[in-house]
Amino acid sequence: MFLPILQIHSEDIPSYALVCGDPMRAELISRKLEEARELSFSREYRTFVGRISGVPVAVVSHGVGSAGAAICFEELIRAGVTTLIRVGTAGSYSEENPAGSLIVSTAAVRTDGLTRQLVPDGFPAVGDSRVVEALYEAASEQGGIVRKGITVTLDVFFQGVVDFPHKQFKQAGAVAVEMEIAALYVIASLRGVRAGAIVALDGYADADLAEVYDPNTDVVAQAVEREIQAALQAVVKLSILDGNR
Ligand SMILES: O=P(O)(O)O[C@H]1O[C@H](CO)[C@@H](O)[C@H]1O
Ligand SMILES: O=c1cc[nH]c(=O)[nH]1
Repeated sequence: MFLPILQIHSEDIPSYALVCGDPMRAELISRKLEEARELSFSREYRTFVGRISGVPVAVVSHGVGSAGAAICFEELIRAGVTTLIRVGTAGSYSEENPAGSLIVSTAAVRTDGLTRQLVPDGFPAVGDSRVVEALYEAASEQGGIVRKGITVTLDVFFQGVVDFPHKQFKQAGAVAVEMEIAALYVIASLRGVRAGAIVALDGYADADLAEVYDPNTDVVAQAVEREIQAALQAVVKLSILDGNR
């Protein structure tokens, strides 16, 4: 089957896939793979395949925002992917988790527009427990601050005249905000596949975005490196649990 938006053939796509917003990060991840090759680069969607410790894996960028990312997730699932892991960045809600920390998302608050058009209000966006545990275990082996927690998925990056909802979600226990995990978790549930997500914190969602937001620091680059290693090792762990090796 040919997937028209990603511009890939399903026959080339393995059952495990790492997804990330940035096409450059997809390329960075692909450099860690054995026998890596680029299959396509169409719009924001850049697709690589290769192996990690012998396990076939795809690496695909989905761009910024749930609407475009949803197309990527849907086409990958149509291509036969059954495990999706997002390797992203997010803004922190707490000084306990400064820039450079890693968060494994157990569930996502659906403050996006996309999932409202897919499932009714009240339907949860939840990560698969096996994927979440594999990510947490693998991330903990990398060192640094690693937490599990609820993340918020929002469509807005720079604030308009409507207040950000960060204060309430923080009080309710959420730890970070990004822009695609809810879409990933809802689509995985709708299509009967499993998904998890790990994010590197690149600053404080409220304060830094208004003033000094800089995701291009060494501390963030090192955290992205650790989350990439964690996601790849999670694939290896899952493939053993799945009986593929
Ligand atoms: O670093 P990525 O994976 O793109 O994730 C985060 O960064 C982008 C915003 O800068 C959004 O896509 C958000 O979810
Ligand atoms: O969506 C995002 C991504 C990174 N950092 C943020 O503050 N928000």
